[in-house]
Amino acid sequence: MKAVHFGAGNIGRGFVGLLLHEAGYELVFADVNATLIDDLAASDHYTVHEVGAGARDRVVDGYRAVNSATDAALLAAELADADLVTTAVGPTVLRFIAPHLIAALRARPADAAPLAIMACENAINATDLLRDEIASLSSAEEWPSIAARAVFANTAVDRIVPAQAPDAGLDVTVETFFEWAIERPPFGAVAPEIPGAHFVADLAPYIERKLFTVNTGHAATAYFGRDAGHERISEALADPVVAVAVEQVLGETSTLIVRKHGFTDDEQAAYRAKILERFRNPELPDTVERVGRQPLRKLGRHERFIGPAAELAEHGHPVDGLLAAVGAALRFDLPSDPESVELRELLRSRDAPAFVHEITGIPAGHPLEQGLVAEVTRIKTAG
Ligand SMILES: NC(=O)c1ccc[n+]([C@@H]2O[C@H](COP(=O)([O-])OP(=O)(O)OC[C@H]3O[C@@H](n4cnc5c(N)ncnc54)[C@H](O)[C@@H]3O)[C@@H](O)[C@H]2O)c1
Ligand SMILES: O=P(O)(O)OC[C@@H](O)[C@@H](O)[C@H](O)[C@H](O)CO
Repeated sequence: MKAVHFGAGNIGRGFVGLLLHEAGYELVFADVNATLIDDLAASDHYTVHEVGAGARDRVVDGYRAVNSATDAALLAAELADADLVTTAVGPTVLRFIAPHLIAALRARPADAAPLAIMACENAINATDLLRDEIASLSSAEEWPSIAARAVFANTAVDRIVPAQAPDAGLDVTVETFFEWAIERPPFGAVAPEIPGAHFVADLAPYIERKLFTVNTGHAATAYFGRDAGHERISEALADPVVAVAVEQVLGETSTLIVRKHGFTDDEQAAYRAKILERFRNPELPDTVERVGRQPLRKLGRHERFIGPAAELAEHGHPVDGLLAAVGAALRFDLPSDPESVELRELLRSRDAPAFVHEITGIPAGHPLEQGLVAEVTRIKTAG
């Protein structure tokens, strides 16, 4: 079995690539970072260093590497006999992967086994987003024959992989914890064999619990933490003021997760405790800058703050903690992050309601609108 994985970055090398390698896949990394691809092509292995209780090193070897920006022919050849394609490039990059995949699917013989495609991104139904990008490159007449040559399965991936030290080379430092949930129904009777992953009948509870607990809590820690002058996630959570604010946020999203997906209060409390323990891991050099980067994406309608807050507000539940986290996100000022720079410009150039409608997707009259407008107004008034 052969897998082509797009995005040889932190989660690509430290999680998806590792699990595919351990599952026995012939592994090909595709990335647009020329230095990274040259280094991978020139090496015969890298090591994934786990940190925390029960940590061990794992070696990944026997892979190949393709520069997908400059070597379309080699990429097409690697995709031609692949069984599986995965991505870990960021949700906003999926549209750049789509042209490669439609070319591969057009070239794939109609009687070949379908190509399994799974986007491993922090977004609700990221594989559906990728499928829609591929479909947008096809006509309505052509699409059924293209779609028949692929199986699109959504996934939820969870492992904290921090930014790596400049001298780490290809090695990746990761936490010991990981979870990879994949929806089974698209595969019918024959799902890929990936022992580190688990296949589930309905992904919604897994992806919403993950995004609205792990990522909401993580982002809240990053934004409150940066506000309080902390550099690392573990330091931020050691600050009682930050910890209380994060607990309030997670209390609110837990109400939604329990109410909507049928987890018990005890199950959700245990899940929360576990993720806070993961964030506190002092051996994990994770920073508020990495976790907070791309604030505009994180303030999107179906993302980690607005997604749960909108649903809670629609049912009359309190969202004060989430609104405070949005306020902290609006103060995220990181000149090296283009989205943070754009955020500052949007705050300057839009009035508060226009900003809320455009960036969060919350329309006029929605029960969350006034709370968001108040947060934006507070930031604009403070200058
Ligand atoms: N790091 C984590 O803790 C973590 C955990 C779970 C999920 N994720 C998700 O995984 C995805 C990747 O995150 P990451 O931390 O590995 O980021 P990263 O920046 O380390 O890696 C992304 C990689 O994608 C590559 N890339 C960018 N554009 C590309 C393109 N057009 N074609 C091919 N490759 C391209 C980049 O060069 C980079 O190597 C994101 O969606 C993130 O939300 C990250
Ligand atoms: O990758 P992002 O930018 O969507 O979110 C930042 C972190 O919260 C995220 O990368 C977590 O480390 C990860 O989702 C843990 O599984």
